[in-house]
Amino acid sequence: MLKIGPYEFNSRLLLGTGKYPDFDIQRKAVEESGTEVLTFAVRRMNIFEANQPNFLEQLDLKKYKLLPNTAGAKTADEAVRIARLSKASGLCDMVKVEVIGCDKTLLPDPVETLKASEILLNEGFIVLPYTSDDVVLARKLQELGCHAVMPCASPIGSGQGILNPLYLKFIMEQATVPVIVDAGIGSPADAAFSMELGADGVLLNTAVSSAKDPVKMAKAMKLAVDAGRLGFEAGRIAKKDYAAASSPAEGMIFS
Ligand SMILES: CC(=O)[C@@H](O)[C@H](O)COP(=O)(O)O
Repeated sequence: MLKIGPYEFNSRLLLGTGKYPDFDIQRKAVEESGTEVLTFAVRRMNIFEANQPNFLEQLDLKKYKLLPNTAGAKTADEAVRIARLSKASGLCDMVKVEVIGCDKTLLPDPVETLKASEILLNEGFIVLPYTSDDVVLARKLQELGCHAVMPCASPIGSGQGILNPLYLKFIMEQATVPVIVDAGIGSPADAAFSMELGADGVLLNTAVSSAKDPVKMAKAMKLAVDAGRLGFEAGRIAKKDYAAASSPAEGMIFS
């Protein structure tokens, strides 16, 4: 069970909602993924215009918790404004704080992320900040009271997978709140690896929405996240430099 603030989820896969070929494929992919949390960029949605096409209308919204995100914000003030707008529209009191500090890498601005998170926490939001894989920043965000931290595996939409497993492991080891690996996941192997490292969840978008077959990939990601979590709970064997026979020689009848 993944617990974020007051909310509990059976699925540990969180899904983005951008860049799908069409609404029908998106709906099927979302269903196959088994996700219970869908994130969307408030700035890219016409949340106050009922006559505009909206993917949310395609879904049975009782089945999903919506996680509005502040994509497009470059300052804490912008992120706070976007978060307030989404709360005012009655969508959800959770928010993924995303404050981009670099147009080319889309890496987050740590100072503005911290600032926005503090303001939103004081206003009673359930705050999930998107961060780099910085262990000190992750600790400061959790000390502020953030309900989860979401370090990136690699730049958004790059599909490069986990570039720094060691730093992600450091973040997970000291975490007192859920750690959700967010952004840069390229394949099911990346998702499984995140979970095997000890992540509490994975948030991804491009790997599914831009796959050749998004519906199949959504299912593959679900299986990968489940398998990775199971493997983490089961405890992997230690790596050794040298071979160790799988069938021990002691006690054999024939020599
Ligand atoms: C949808 C969303 O929130 C993205 O900003 C997120 O970080 C996913 O990134 P990928 O598209 O690389 O999975």
